[in-house]
Amino acid sequence: MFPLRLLRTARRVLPAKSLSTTGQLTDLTVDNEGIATLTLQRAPVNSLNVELLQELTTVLGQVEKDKAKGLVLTSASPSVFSAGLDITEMYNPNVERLTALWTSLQDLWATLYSAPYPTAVAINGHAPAGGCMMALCCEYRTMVSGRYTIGLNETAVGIPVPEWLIGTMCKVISQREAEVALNAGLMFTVEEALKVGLIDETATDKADAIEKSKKFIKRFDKISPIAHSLTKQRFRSDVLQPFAKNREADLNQFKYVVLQPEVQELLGQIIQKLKQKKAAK
Ligand SMILES: CC/C=C\C/C=C\C/C=C/C/C=C/C(=O)SCCNC(=O)CCNC(=O)[C@H](O)C(C)(C)COP(=O)(O)OP(=O)(O)OC[C@H]1O[C@@H](n2cnc3c(N)ncnc32)[C@H](O)[C@@H]1OP(=O)(O)O
Repeated sequence: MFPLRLLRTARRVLPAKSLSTTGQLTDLTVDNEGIATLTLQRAPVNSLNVELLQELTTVLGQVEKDKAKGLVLTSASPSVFSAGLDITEMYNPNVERLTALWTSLQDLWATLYSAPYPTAVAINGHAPAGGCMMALCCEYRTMVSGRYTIGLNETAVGIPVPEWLIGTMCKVISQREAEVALNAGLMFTVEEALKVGLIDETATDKADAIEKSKKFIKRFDKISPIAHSLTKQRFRSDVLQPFAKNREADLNQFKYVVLQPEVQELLGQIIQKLKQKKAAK
């Protein structure tokens, strides 16, 4: 049996105003064609803390409930799509909060990766780690050209990449390219990302990236929502199903790794480096 949420029977085209909401950390608008645009707006770099992760998952639920035609994800920052997990949440953490951080990240990944509606991302800046994760969950990736980077650099910040995230990456680029990049925490330039297929196309600016993302969503105008959502599910179920069984173990591993003294030391050094970089600007 398929989960009920995948049986998406119809798309509704509602006037823009009826679906739009502004949370504290995100903004959701819906255009006249029923395409939702969800903008991350946690200044300065959309780092993913518990509150942003939870708000994103809630808004995605709203997009599904309101039967939007599709979703475009983007950011309000001029140069960063998302800096990934908020590093300060992992440094000297309160264990309850660390648990909430990982559980909320798991929820966001599962909700976005299994979204029954078409999804596209307009990556308008840097997208390391959790930023890249959100982009990988979408069905189509457009990235603004410039001196930006994208990739899963978790090992560079001392944390192993979980299996479900490796699986998500391997659905997009070859296993060989993924293994080389993830083992060493390598980041891709926009040109490199295009070459390996990590992004589908480049854009001149954010508006162009959003337009290209919407063009992708419109490809589904004549496709049955059930046919789309079940086919998407079948492509992704080999990553989603083991994840659902192993959530608890995944959480325990994350907490174990992050609380290791050497990982704490590395996270402290990264925070220091980011501060020094800011001071040198
Ligand atoms: C089985 C499971 C076991 C273990 C699994 C564990 C984890 C696996 C995980 C996957 C999920 C995701 C993990 C992560 O996301 S880890 C986070 C990794 N992120 C980074 O390494 C990015 C670090 N930031 C940067 O490289 C740059 O900031 C960036 C290129 C994004 C932007 O550069 P820019 O020059 O525009 O800005 P900055 O001056 O550097 O920063 C401005 C401001 O923002 C603060 N900042 C930046 N990044 C973060 C962050 N990730 N968290 C918190 N804060 C961040 C920075 O300190 C500056 O702050 P301030 O000085 O106060 O203005």
